[in-house]
Amino acid sequence: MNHEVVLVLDFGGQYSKLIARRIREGNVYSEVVPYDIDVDRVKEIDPVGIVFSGGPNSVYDEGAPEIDDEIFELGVPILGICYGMQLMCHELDGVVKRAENKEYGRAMLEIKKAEGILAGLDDELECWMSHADRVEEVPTGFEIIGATDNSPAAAVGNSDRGFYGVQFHPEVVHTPRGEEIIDNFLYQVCDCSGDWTTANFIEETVAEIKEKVGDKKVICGLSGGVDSSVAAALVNKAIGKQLTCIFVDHGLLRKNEAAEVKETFGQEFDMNLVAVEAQDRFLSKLEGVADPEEKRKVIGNEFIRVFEEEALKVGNTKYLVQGTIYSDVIESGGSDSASTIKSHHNVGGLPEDMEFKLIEPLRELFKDEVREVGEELGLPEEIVWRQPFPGPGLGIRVLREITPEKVEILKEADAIFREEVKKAGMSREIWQYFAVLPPMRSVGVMGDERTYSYTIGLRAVKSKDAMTADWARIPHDVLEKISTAITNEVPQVNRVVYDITSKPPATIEWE
Ligand SMILES: Nc1ncnc2c1ncn2[C@@H]1O[C@H](COP(=O)(O)OP(=O)(O)OP(=O)(O)O)[C@@H](O)[C@H]1O
Ligand SMILES: O=c1[nH]c(=O)c2[nH+]cn([C@@H]3O[C@H](COP(=O)(O)O)[C@@H](O)[C@H]3O)c2[nH]1
Ligand SMILES: NC(=O)CC[C@H](N)C(=O)O
Ligand SMILES: [Mg+2]
Repeated sequence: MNHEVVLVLDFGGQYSKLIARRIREGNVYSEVVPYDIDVDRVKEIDPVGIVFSGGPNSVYDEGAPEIDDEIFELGVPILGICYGMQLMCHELDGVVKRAENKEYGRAMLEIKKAEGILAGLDDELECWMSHADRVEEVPTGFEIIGATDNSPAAAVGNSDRGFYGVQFHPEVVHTPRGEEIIDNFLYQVCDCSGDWTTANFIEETVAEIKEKVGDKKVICGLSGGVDSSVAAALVNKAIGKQLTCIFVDHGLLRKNEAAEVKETFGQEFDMNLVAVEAQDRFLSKLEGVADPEEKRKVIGNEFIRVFEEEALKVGNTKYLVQGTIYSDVIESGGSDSASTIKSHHNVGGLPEDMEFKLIEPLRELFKDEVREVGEELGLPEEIVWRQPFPGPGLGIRVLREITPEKVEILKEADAIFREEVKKAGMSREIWQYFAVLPPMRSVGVMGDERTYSYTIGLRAVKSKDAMTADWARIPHDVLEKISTAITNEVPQVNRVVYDITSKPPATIEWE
């Protein structure tokens, strides 16, 4: 890559990827690397700027992450955020101490000097804090440019060297003007020209894929969802007919979905598409399996076995393209410091003996960035704005053990729910909505008779990137219509409930 790069050195912060993402939004390429990256490697990458992320440690803890002093001698501007700021000040002869008052959540920043990263900002600014330590004395050559009640040095800078630090988090949405601070770092301090756009991403990824693959053939797991469609379109742009897409009908798809995918990709797009009928093998492997993590692993495993068989038929291939995106990776415990929330079938659920080499061009991107790439590639709106559907499909929405009867009940109820949301004109504003079938029955009365039947759970959320989500406020009269339609049309259901939890504390899917 021969354009500007800003490196984010990760000290284990919750938001390290978000920092990189905000920088990319400012049209400069950014990537996250471990804080102990070799300085020679940094020199090779030749970044135009470096950001130190936040992190859980205190700089004076024994064994707290440190930084190679040479980083400060590269002549490259540095922005330290929270722990990153404390570390910079600590290593450059400043003083950091545990504060009497911790600061979590919103704070008001009083701007003392609107220069550098604070150029052009008002004299008071809402910002978001999450810290217990604070800078008590700034290093030689630094001055305080912003303060809050609990942090007299909440923003500091040394304009000669291009070193800045903020105690708050400009990368989160709760710091409303954080993007301007990051842009200031890029354009006022690092003097960037801003040469990173989605168009560039496409061009580079296409070139990389071409080089990697050469004249080999490649297969791609295509679900018809946003991510794999965008991944397939990228690879298709790079190597055309060397690509064969494999669509697996595992019997856990939504009503009519298989037919729709075959039509869109087999006919409208001129791609090699193989549709594999694998309903029986998936269902028989899942018989008697109730634990959600185990179900995910069984499904992930079976996907790969199907891909392997298809790869043999295609011949001369060792690459598998998947539409894995960043939220799949992080939830599957994909970075050293992150814990496993659930094993996404395409990441943590993969078999250990898999021989494919993976091509995952979207692995660093968030959902809304993927959609942007999709639009830029000219994919149709119905695909780009399709709601996400998890690879294990209804397999993780029939809670606990899966039976063909339960899958059918859920398919019908889910189709009714989706239909009604569409009729109410809410399908675009709700990010994802679906039905789940809990492993329980309850008593009802229908036509003067006692029933003992299933409950359907409705889930609808608003989100941007699947990392956090809020439950959607569907109007009561719409919910009423949905409930009536489901209990009237699906005889095995006598009760409908609506999920009113956000993520966190819940996740979007129930398993
Ligand atoms: N039915 C399927 N057939 C083939 N591959 C699949 C299938 N379902 C999922 N995959 C593979 O697993 C990956 C992850 O699935 P996931 O559902 O997260 O992504 P997606 O379907 O591409 O997009 P979306 O999240 O919008 O549904 C896909 O990108 C694809 O490579
Ligand atoms: O490809 C996938 N394989 C999986 O195993 C998987 N599990 C959840 N999801 C989808 O990811 C987003 C976040 O879901 P959760 O809040 O339930 O973790 C939501 O959009 C989910 O639908 C999956 N996608
Ligand atoms: N969010 C952070 O980076 C926290 C840094 C440090 N542990 C503190 O509490 O001040
Ligand atoms: Mg999907």
